[in-house]
Amino acid sequence: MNLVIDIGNTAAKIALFEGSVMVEVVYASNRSLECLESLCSKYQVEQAIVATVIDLDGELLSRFGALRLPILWLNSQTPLPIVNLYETPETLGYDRIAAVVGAHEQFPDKNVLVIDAGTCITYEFIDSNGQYHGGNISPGLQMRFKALHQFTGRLPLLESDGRKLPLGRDTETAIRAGVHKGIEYEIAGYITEMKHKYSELLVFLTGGDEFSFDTSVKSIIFADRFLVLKGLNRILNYNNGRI
Ligand SMILES: Nc1ncnc2c1ncn2[C@@H]1O[C@H](COP(=O)(O)OP(=O)(O)OP(=O)(O)O)[C@@H](O)[C@H]1O
Ligand SMILES: CC(C)(CO)[C@@H](O)C(=O)NCCC(=O)O
Ligand SMILES: [K+]
Repeated sequence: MNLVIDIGNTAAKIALFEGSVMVEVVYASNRSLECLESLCSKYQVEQAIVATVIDLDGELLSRFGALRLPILWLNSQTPLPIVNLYETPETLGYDRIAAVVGAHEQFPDKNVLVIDAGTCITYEFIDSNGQYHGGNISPGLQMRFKALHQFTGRLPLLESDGRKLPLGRDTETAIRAGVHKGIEYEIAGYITEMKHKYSELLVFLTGGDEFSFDTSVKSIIFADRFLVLKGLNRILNYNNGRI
């Protein structure tokens, strides 16, 4: 079995795969990965891949060592089943390239826009020849709420859930609608622009945050919460025998 770990800025996701089938997924703290050892004793793990976008402390690193598993630490040197055209592959987030690999595995001969709504929202483009062109990074849902509060004197920190109006009628609804509509228009804008350039465009939406869209946008979106984990598993299998 493959142990697949995606350590993000908000949470870590740990999954087990048999071949290309995900058999379990657990959310954990990105600092302590508390369930690491128990998952490894529950399953017969043969190899692992770890992708992190944060620095890990020595204690966590030694816990990985104690697992006594071959571990592929995803980095810019790792062979990938796609062509990476990013000008600075050494600074590219591993979750971003993994999401692209996950989407390309499912639709290898399509142009795909991959949207990952986590701590940040990322927009990635891979073409039907398997060439990853790059993409954009913008603030995520929680980050937008926090930024409005932190950088002003009068704006409260709001929850994403709550009263929703198309146009705010008080501070609370104004902030909530501003954040939600901002993200929805942003996503719809990317889709419209990219569809203009590539008429046969598929759109993948992944990450923990879900949004509501009008039906025309909704009809072309594939939602797959675990695209990053699936992409990491694909990268691990692609490198089978090399670790
Ligand atoms: N089973 C779950 N356990 C914990 N959080 C969950 C679960 N399902 C959904 N979530 C939601 O998903 C969010 C995490 O989303 P996701 O894993 O895509 O990105 P993130 O961890 O916020 O970002 P990053 O990967 O950049 O750290 C959490 O904020 C939480 O609201
Ligand atoms: C953009 C995030 C924070 C998204 O998780 C991550 O992919 C990251 O830290 N990226 C590094 C910068 C880059 O991708 O070019
Ligand atoms: K993410």
